[in-house]
Amino acid sequence: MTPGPAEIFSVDGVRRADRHASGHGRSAWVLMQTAGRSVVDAITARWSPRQTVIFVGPGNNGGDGFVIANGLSDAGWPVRVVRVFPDRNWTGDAHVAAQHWAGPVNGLGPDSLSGAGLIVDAIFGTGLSRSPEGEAAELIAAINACGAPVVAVDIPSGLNGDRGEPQGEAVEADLTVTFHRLRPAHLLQPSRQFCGKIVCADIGIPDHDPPEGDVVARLNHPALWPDWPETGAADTHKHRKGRLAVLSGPAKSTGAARMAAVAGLRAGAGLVTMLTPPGAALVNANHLTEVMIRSFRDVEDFLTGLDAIRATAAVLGPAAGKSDALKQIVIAALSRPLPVVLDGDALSVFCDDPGHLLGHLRDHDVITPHAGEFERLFPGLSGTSLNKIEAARAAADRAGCVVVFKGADSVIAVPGRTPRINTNASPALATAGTGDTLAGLIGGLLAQGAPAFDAASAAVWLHGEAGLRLGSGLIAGELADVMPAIMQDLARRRRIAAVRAALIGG
Ligand SMILES: NC(=O)C1=CN([C@@H]2O[C@H](COP(=O)(O)OP(=O)(O)OC[C@H]3O[C@@H](n4cnc5c(N)ncnc54)[C@H](OP(=O)(O)O)[C@@H]3O)[C@@H](O)[C@H]2O)[C@@H](O)CC1
Ligand SMILES: [K+]
Repeated sequence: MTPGPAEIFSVDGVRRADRHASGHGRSAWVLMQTAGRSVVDAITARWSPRQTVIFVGPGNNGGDGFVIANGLSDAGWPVRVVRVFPDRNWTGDAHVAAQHWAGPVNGLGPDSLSGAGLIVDAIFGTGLSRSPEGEAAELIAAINACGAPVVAVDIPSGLNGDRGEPQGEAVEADLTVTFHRLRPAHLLQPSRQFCGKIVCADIGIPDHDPPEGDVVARLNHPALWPDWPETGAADTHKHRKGRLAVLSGPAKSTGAARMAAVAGLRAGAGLVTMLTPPGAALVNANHLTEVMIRSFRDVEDFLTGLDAIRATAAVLGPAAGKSDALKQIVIAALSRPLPVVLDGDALSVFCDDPGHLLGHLRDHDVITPHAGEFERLFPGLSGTSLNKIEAARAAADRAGCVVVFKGADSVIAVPGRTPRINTNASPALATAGTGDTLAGLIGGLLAQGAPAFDAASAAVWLHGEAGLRLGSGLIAGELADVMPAIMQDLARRRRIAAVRAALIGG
């Protein structure tokens, strides 16, 4: 994905921005011409001239298609325009665009795709109002089967811009050129997969303060949490860098908590202590060097341990074992003032009575459910929400804390703030134990005093970067070890940006 503006707009939000532009002297027709030209530029920058088939639909997406046809034709490309709905007349700017096209407009037929070296999908844009049916659905299936590269205008036909799932048959594009701002469908899975590479083109809509609700999310990026991970003042020492407690599972399932503990250290926590059932102390001691170990017998003893090590954050859940004792430990930890990260078993153990857990969470706590855990904690919320962003936002409101709704498109939400959507996850992260590392990274940042929303956002991004660096074949235990390189690169980039800003400012 090319870096684009960091705000993600709703479909209606982009429409309103469009109207705002009209009020500032950039008519919808000018926007359509600029949009079409930006698609032509994206195509000619990537492909050599070849037979291009442009499928135009009944609305303004089709209008863009005509502008593209003119632009490619002017550049000497052989172009064939195919009209998808012969009985629907274009209106408004799409009509104007169609009038500007002097070449033939072909009807849809069995030969529409023959000889295609490139396909431009200008069938439906953000005006899709129902699933494509009949000839339109058959055409989309044929485009996907034909093998030529496909460029989608604004959004692949069949995707609803606000949703994460296709609405019936959808075009599988190699490149999507969208305008002004990304929409949820460009980022949320599985819609994201239909977009291919995404270019977000500036079509000259003037900057403005969008009305409440038009910005539905922000791309999770280091600029959103400029102070984290902290580099630390020269005179800092380990007690100033926070003390993280991590709960170990029983003797035969200790690895997950160890990965979380090591990740906490790598995230910069000054001291990390594993609070472990006595039966697991030895196995933990055998494997840990920098992480300290303290045994506890029962809930009271666990709290004594938290107090004794003066913990500034805690991570509970990785392979902790679903038991009544775990429930009690979680609720007890939430009675202490420190921020708590709840992951894995610490969430699943409350699946019979999620309300009990939700009633104890505070705004500095972080929960990290994947889709299955999310459904158990917030039954039906995913299915009834417009998309994953809205589901995460509603869950955060209900829980009163930070929610990291994990996945290839993790969403980080907190009450009262615009959610953040993460885009640097690698498929290589889909392996056992990566979530434990993420919980530890969040805990390590929280322990140092990072605000919970930023701690969660920074940890998800760092985790994604680690996945990208290690690539396929990675195992979870390696993620924490690449943190120093990632953090140093990030610090270097920030220093360069600061110098640049100072030079430009001065
Ligand atoms: N906003 C901006 O900044 C800019 C926007 N621009 C462009 O405008 C596009 C949005 O245009 P748009 O609103 O005209 O919608 P679009 O998707 O072309 O078509 C709607 C038509 O399709 C029809 N239809 C829908 N579903 C159907 C189905 N399943 N099967 C059959 N028909 C179906 C629907 O019919 P109806 O639902 O009314 O029956 C209506 O006739 C946007 O994506 C971008 O490309 C740029 O030009 C410049 C700047
Ligand atoms: K399209």
